[in-house]
Amino acid sequence: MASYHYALTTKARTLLQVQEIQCQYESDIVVDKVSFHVNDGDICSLLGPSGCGKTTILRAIAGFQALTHGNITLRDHCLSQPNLLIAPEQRNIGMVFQDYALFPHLSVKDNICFGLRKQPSAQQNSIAKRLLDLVQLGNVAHRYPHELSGGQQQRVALARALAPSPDLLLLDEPFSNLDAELRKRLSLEVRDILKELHISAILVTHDQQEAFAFSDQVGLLHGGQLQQWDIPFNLYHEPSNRTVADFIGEGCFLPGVIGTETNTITTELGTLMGNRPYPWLPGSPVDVLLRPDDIVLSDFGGISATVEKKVFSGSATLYTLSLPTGSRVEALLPSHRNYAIKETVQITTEADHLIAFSREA
Ligand SMILES: Nc1ncnc2c1ncn2[C@@H]1O[C@H](COP(=O)(O)OP(=O)(O)OP(=O)(O)O)[C@@H](O)[C@H]1O
Repeated sequence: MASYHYALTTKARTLLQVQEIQCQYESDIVVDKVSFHVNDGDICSLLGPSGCGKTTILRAIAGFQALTHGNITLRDHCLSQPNLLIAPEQRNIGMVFQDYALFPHLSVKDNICFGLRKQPSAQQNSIAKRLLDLVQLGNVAHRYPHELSGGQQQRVALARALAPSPDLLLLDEPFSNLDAELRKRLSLEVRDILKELHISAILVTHDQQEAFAFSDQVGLLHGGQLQQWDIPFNLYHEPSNRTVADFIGEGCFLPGVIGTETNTITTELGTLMGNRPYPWLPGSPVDVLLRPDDIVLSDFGGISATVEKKVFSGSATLYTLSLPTGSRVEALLPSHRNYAIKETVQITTEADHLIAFSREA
């Protein structure tokens, strides 16, 4: 069968393998049958709403959380399974936390050297120098954490975690205490540093934009289960179920029915041509996922829609539009085309990846 997904990289060597893991707090199963793998040098994210199990999985990989089923291996060495829990300090896995967790009584340089205590001081100095340069903190090496900004403290935490050359770095919402602009800048900077050092990482976040910009692959979790592990493009354009479609990005489901050709769907916006045959009989009711970038203005013809809401975001404005039957769609339009609330616009669809889900009666 043809695949509409962009393929994941398959040639790289597997670093981390998480297989069918289950975690419980007393009798509560909070992570169930979760499997994924991380290749050497890849940067991944675990994304999902609060309480879906992201941190528990990260803690299981770090060695702070036991498994009740499944196993975790790093470079083919088993780290965890129900009767085995290798201690965190023996895993060669680094961690960066949301609250930085720096040692307040140690200078920036001494924080960075903390994990290198058993190495000769010349080696410690040379690693610290390189990392201080990399995170651009060479000029504050002798300051203490309370003398640094939040962004600087998080850079120190990153350098400290990188100092022992971990096989894998785990990042637990490391940017969430920073303001939006800094958060975006630092996350991209950290990505560049990890790529330069060829260190694999897993980021936990509930921020989709952050996960997409930071990661090669993203795992979307819901209710303790992995819904989809994929590249960001596929999560957005090829969600594997409604839960993923709902969580990822804006957009609306528009009711439709499968046409006589099973790659077409008849909707209020006309008959939409999909890029695949759908697995339902002609006439079957479906919901079509339309992302805001699937809706475009139509200079000739098109369907009339009324502006209900608008959210300005600089270069583009996200409009919520109501159709004659009362159904709603969202459209991301260039912000120089400024429409007023209640104004009528003519729209049509331009969707490459037309995703539909069967509509239950
Ligand atoms: N120590 C604990 N004891 C009992 N239940 C816990 C414990 N830690 C987490 N849980 C529960 O396990 C579930 C998963 O929690 P987890 O912290 O992994 O979620 P999360 O996706 O990281 O959430 P958030 O984004 O809010 O940090 C939640 O229902 C949570 O209440």
